[in-house]
Amino acid sequence: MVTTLFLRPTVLVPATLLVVYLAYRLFVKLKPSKLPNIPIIGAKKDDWFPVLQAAWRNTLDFKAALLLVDKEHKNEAVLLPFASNISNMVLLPRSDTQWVIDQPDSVLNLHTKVEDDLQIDYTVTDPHLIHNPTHHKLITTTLTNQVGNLVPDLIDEAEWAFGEHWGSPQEYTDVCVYETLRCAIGNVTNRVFLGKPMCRNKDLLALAMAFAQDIPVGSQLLLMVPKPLRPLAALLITIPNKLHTWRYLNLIRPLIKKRLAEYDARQRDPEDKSLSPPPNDFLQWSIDQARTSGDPYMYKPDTLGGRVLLVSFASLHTSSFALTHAVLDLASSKQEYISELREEIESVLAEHGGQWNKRALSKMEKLDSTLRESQRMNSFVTLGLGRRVMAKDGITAPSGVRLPYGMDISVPGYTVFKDNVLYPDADQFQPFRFSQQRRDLMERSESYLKSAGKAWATTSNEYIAFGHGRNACPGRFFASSELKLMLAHIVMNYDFEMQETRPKNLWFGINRVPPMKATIRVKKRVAASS
Ligand code: HEM
Repeated sequence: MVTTLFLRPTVLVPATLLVVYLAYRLFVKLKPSKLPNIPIIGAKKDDWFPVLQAAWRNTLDFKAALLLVDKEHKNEAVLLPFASNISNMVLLPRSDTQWVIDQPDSVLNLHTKVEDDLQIDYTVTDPHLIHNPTHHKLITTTLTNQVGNLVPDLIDEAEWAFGEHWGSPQEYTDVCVYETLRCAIGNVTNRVFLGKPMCRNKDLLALAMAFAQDIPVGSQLLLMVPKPLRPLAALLITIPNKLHTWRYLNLIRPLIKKRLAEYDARQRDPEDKSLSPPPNDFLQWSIDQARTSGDPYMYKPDTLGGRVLLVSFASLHTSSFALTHAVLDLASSKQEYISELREEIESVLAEHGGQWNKRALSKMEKLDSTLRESQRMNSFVTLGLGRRVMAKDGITAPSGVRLPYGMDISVPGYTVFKDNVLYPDADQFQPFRFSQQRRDLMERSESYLKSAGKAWATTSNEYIAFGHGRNACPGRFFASSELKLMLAHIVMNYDFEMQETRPKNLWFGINRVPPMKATIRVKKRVAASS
């Protein structure tokens, strides 16, 4: 009976694959001699396969693994195996953080690791876009410099988006925080990426979000397949990626072709009054960049569209998570915090003639501090500064561990954010923790630069929610302005029914995400002034 059951193809095929996979992981991929001789987190004394069993335990409860490291191995490097990186992952002590960011790419490399972790060559339809990431330059230069000029568009879109997704309820009404905010983020972010009306196209937003999920899901599955079989497995596993990319490109191709034609017409005759001025958005900057490069690949509509899709991948989930966390934190904090935020927003706006602009935003330090504190409490960066060792002969970290070529390293994120010495009462959400520190610094006549070190977008060894060093998130200055404007809009236009407890975050392996089904009760604020 049991034998017959095992001979059924539906059982036999997955069972054989599992055995092959385990054998591969154990005998081919796990080369114990390669691993440094350091503690294996999650392994137990009598384990037959300590690394594999540790990976299993750590994946089931990654938070416990991180807390254990913090308690028992704070000052030493450890092996931290987990599902998608069983044999290759050294967690360095936090004292090595500065050393990590100081290393050149030829020694510790972020991109090699990310491209492998995300299996870019399979999960992104045109991997060349990643190997030649010209969009990074646009994010760090044009997008960041244009934030001030984009403020009116961001405000306008936030007003439209909340009208659409939260409406104007007169009585307290349930809203699913993540679901509604990810739609609003999709609208507001795409206003800057593709302009109006495309930013309100529901299909486009759904496809961009779906693609952003396809990459991590597809890569996790592919990483479980032995390398030689991946090209074959990818044909099946990445069908959703291809489908969503194809549909996304179909949707925006007409817009891109129109923009290219207008660009060329303007170049031919800059005086032509019949042409409208060029839009100020990411697509347009990409067209300028591509045409200036003179490289036909760069200005192919699908290259341009593919870049916007990739930037959406980097921005939509991260921003939706951050805003969801902030709203959940505020709604389960104290009414007086919300009142203080409103007072700050009203008084700064009054100083600026009632106009939202970049200077006004930068003066709203409590608003900025609320987002920084919320990310401290909830950042998805549980492990930070992931890099791959590229030094051919390996390298020794200051903590003493010898890291061979090809090894992956990280530094602690979660436990640093939760450190009571760095952040007193670290388990408490204190929205004005950082604005108070800024004020204290200014009162002690410290330089403005030092006080700005506590601004949300400023990274440090103790604050790596956006990474740190030269590879830190290039979109963080835009993200911080966008999310501040959106949070301000929420606070000024809606009342929350305060919640007793903050719904708990979820852990999926190493990933910490907001509770996506959590709801709060909101109603339209009477006499809102923004
Ligand atoms: C609150 C929102 C955001 C958070 C928390 C966030 C966080 C991060 C983190 C932790 C990294 C990895 C850095 C490292 O490993 O050292 C990263 C990379 C990146 N982020 Fe963001 N990000 C956010 C928004 C954005 C936005 C809005 C954009 C684009 C407009 C963006 C574009 C990127 C890109 C392109 C990278 C890859 C950089 C590289 O490969 O060198 N991010 N982000």
